Amino acid sequence: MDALKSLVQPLVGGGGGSSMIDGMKLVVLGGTVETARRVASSGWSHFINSFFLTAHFSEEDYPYDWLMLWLSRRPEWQRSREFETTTRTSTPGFGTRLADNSFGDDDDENEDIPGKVKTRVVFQPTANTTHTIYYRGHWLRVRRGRKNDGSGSETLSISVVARNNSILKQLVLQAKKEYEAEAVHRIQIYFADSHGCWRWTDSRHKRPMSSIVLNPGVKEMLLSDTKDFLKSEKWYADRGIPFRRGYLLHGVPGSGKSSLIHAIAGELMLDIYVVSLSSSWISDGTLTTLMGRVPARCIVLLEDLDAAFTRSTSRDDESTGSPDSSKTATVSNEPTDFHLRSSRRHRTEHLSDVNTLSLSGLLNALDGVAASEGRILFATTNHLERLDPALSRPGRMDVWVEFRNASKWQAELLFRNFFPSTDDDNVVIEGELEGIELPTKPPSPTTESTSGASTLSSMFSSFAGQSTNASSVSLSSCAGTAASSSVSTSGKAPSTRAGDGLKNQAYLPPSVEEEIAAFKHSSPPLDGNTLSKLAKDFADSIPDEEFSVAALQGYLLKNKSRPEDAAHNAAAWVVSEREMRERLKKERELKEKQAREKRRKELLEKAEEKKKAEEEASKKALEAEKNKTEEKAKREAEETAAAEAELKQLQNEAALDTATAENKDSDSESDVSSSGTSTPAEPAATWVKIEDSSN
Ligand SMILES: Nc1ncnc2c1ncn2[C@@H]1O[C@H](COP(=O)(O)OP(=O)(O)OP(=O)(O)O)[C@@H](O)[C@H]1O
Repeated sequence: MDALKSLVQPLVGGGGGSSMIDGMKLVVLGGTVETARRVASSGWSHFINSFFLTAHFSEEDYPYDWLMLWLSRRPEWQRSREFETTTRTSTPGFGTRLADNSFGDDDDENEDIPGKVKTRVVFQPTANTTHTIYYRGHWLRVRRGRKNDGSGSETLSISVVARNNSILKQLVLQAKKEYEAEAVHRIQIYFADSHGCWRWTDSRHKRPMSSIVLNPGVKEMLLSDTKDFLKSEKWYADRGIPFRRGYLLHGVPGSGKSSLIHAIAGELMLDIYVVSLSSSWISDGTLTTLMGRVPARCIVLLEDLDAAFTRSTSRDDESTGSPDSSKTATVSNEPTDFHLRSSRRHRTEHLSDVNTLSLSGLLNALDGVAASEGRILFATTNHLERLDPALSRPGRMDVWVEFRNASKWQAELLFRNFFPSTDDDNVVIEGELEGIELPTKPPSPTTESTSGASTLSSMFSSFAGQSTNASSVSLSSCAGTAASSSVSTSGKAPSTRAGDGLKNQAYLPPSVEEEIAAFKHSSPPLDGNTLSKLAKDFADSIPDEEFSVAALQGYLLKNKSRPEDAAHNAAAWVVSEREMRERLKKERELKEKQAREKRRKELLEKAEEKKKAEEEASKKALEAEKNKTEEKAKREAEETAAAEAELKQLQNEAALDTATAENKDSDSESDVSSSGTSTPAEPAATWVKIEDSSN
């Protein structure tokens, strides 16, 4: 303490100085320290800037995802003392890949429940903290931050002391490699958002091409065409052709358009960028921005192409996207090998006014100067007839493929793919009622009659708890009936419970009911011949091109564990589906009729009201006119009366004047007569002519 005093003493002066001087000395001291701190800080920044190489990675770009995955696996990152937690899967890494620094309730006894979604919590260092990570002989300074441009999107800055940026390149490449190794079995799906940005939405398992059932050659053609395109960049460049290719998949709903795109993306290891053209926010500008922002190699999927064409204010009549029949015929003559025209009838449904995308905007976005190259464009539509021919020209949609309802051939193949065969490797049978031996005989009357008591008994035993004793063993052994043989006590959870119940109960449980026994999630594998026969029976019952593959798939799913039933009941299913369709059609027609009738009535009422209003208005107008005329006539009559009165008055005055003059004359006559001259009298007033203007 004394030592400190002796140090400060000379600075603040001895005890004899005035307090003002002491204060000033303190200010100078503080200022010096602060200046020194600032100089040191700016010197450090200068040092960093001149010796450190810094790379910035934005959340919107791929390397950010690669590096976040890489970082999540670094112990230094995981050991961060300032962190935040998240359960959101906002980037492709989270949820599927950032397992290394995530945690959950791993001891959860319900963990084995199939389909249970496990919520994982991910630790990640807070934004604006700097971490030092050692990588290949270099110390990296890593900092997570946010952009100041108002978007709030995250950035990652990595600084390193190095002569050149090769270490950063190595880092990015390694992160990419690790990321892709993880992604090899999955495809990433990005959706367009209203700000014109792509947002990662989902990561899906690849779909095997073999699971898509299409007419022979279609899948193979599309796959080889896309593959060929991807390796032809130079070919396109040499010929000055824009390096883009478009595929239009059109046809009935549920025929496999989306599934095929998914499978192709998996085969080509490309991510899918989806734009729904019916989104309310879509506009020419947003679409152009989006198209300019897709990466070089990817699949862009424009869903429901026909839905883009709405009667929005920005579009003229000619660009409604609904070509007339003559235009459609022209399109059908396009020389595309796979272009098969749809003969579907033209529907006159009205499209809704939801967005302001124009046809020219869409065309520009697809192949305008701002459109990116190298991408594969897939567009799907259920209403080919609604598309404008401009969309179909080669260069925009080079290959057209029509998807129809399932043929018999497809139905058979679908059946064969659906059920496991003993010829297949790795047949997995899921969801058996494990441990329960299913009854071979129908339940005995005794068992049935006791089923109520047995249930009660079972409830009682579970309520009263378990008490195993010798009598329970003798009970189960003495009940040598079909019912007792229906339950095996050697199985897992369900059977153990049944067995425990059995030990304490006086009554045996009923045998498993047939319906319950039949409820399985998969069927045992069928031998090749049986499967072929059943598949043929199934296909025989399915009419050609009447049902979509999705509908057949739905039927097979209902019979997932019963291939025989699936095959033999298919004809009945077809009948019931037809009946249902017919019923739905009738209901729809009835509804439409009612709606039309309602509309007709509304229109009639409106017309009636309008007519009434018009009559009322004309009546009012007539009355107003009449009033006006009457008023005018009245006014004119008043004016006439006033004029007449005035005239009368003038006449009177004139008469008066004449009389006065005569008097004077007579006076002067006497004078004149005395002189011998005479002067005639002047008229006293002018006559006013009044016309009736109403005539
Ligand atoms: N050809 C097919 N091969 C295999 N599965 C199919 C096929 N067609 C449809 N499916 C199945 O039917 C369901 C719907 O298929 P998908 O979404 O691909 O049809 P879509 O033609 O894109 O329908 P939409 O036009 O309504 O979007 C999926 O579960 C898919 O597995």
